[in-house]
Amino acid sequence: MSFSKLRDLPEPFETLDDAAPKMDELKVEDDDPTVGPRSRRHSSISGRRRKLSTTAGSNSNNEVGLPLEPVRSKMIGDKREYAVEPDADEAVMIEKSKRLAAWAAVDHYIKPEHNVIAIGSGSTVPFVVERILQQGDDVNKKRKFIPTSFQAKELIVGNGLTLGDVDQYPIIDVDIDGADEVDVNLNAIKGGGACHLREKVLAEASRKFVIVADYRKNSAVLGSSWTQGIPVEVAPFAYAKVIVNLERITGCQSAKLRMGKAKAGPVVTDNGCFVIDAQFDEQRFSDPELLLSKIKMLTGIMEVGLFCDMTDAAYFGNVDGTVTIRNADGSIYTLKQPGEEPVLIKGPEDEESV
Ligand SMILES: O=C(CO)[C@H](O)[C@H](O)COP(=O)(O)O
Repeated sequence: MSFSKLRDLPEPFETLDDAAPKMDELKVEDDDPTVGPRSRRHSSISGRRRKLSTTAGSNSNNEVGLPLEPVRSKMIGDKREYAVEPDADEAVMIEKSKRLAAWAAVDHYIKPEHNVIAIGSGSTVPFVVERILQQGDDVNKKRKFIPTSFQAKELIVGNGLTLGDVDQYPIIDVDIDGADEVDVNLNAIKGGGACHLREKVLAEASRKFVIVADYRKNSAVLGSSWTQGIPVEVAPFAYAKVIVNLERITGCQSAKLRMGKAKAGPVVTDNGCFVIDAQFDEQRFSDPELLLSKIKMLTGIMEVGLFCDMTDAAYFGNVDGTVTIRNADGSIYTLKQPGEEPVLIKGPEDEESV
């Protein structure tokens, strides 16, 4: 499916059809505009690390909104393949879940006064644009939209929105993007679509960075469902050396150059680089920030698809039509119906045990 135009999208999710954005109900408080995005995140998140006692779930969620079992997947070329492929009914459910998450995140985070908005990449983000368009021409005509990829650029231009770039707008109001997997501390693996360099630059430039995803991406620990490895963008001439470097990091199980599917040779990113997928054992994922710093030190690396300490909130659409909202302060909410007030499930200081 092409996602460059919203006419390509599946039919709207029934329960969301009547849910027009209610701008007066939006719940995000503005930041002090004098505080840079990264410094704010570091100060609000440092010292707050949550641990889980156990993991649980299936497609229905437990009380803290984690899927009961991790859903294993990997990218084959540009297509994600699951250990158990979703059947037709589940595929519809997944699309609905993506839309639920995307619409709720837009409703809560994109306010009329937000004029510089980053658009993420992947198959969930078109639902973000769909909801933004529903806010109407009056608000959208004054906005600039900053793309994280070629795909995002097509989505912006194809829907008549105004394109901007991060060199013109190095401070972005809100960035909404997808993810391949998110843990309980809102660390994320990104780059399944090989866009993570631009995605990370824009996330770092944004006052608010919000992830939207279906229930399969909501994990206790990274590496549970996304098993193909951490995407590492690399300068082409350095790739073989970087593979050797990566395999020397303790816990690296394999590092492979990502190959194109309908193309002979490697995947080439929007920045003309290659991508290596580096698999690590469970032990390494217990400290994603340490792993990120080890990989990032390697010369020749452009960016690592591990997003640590960057995310303000993650929205996961669930099969039962609810949305689980995980916030950077550790709180978890459930949105039962679009447009309703989210219900608190876990306060910022509460122990998360499932
Ligand atoms: O990081 C990404 C691209 O580099 C995407 O955001 C990620 O792969 C999620 O995509 P989707 O919404 O299709 O599951």
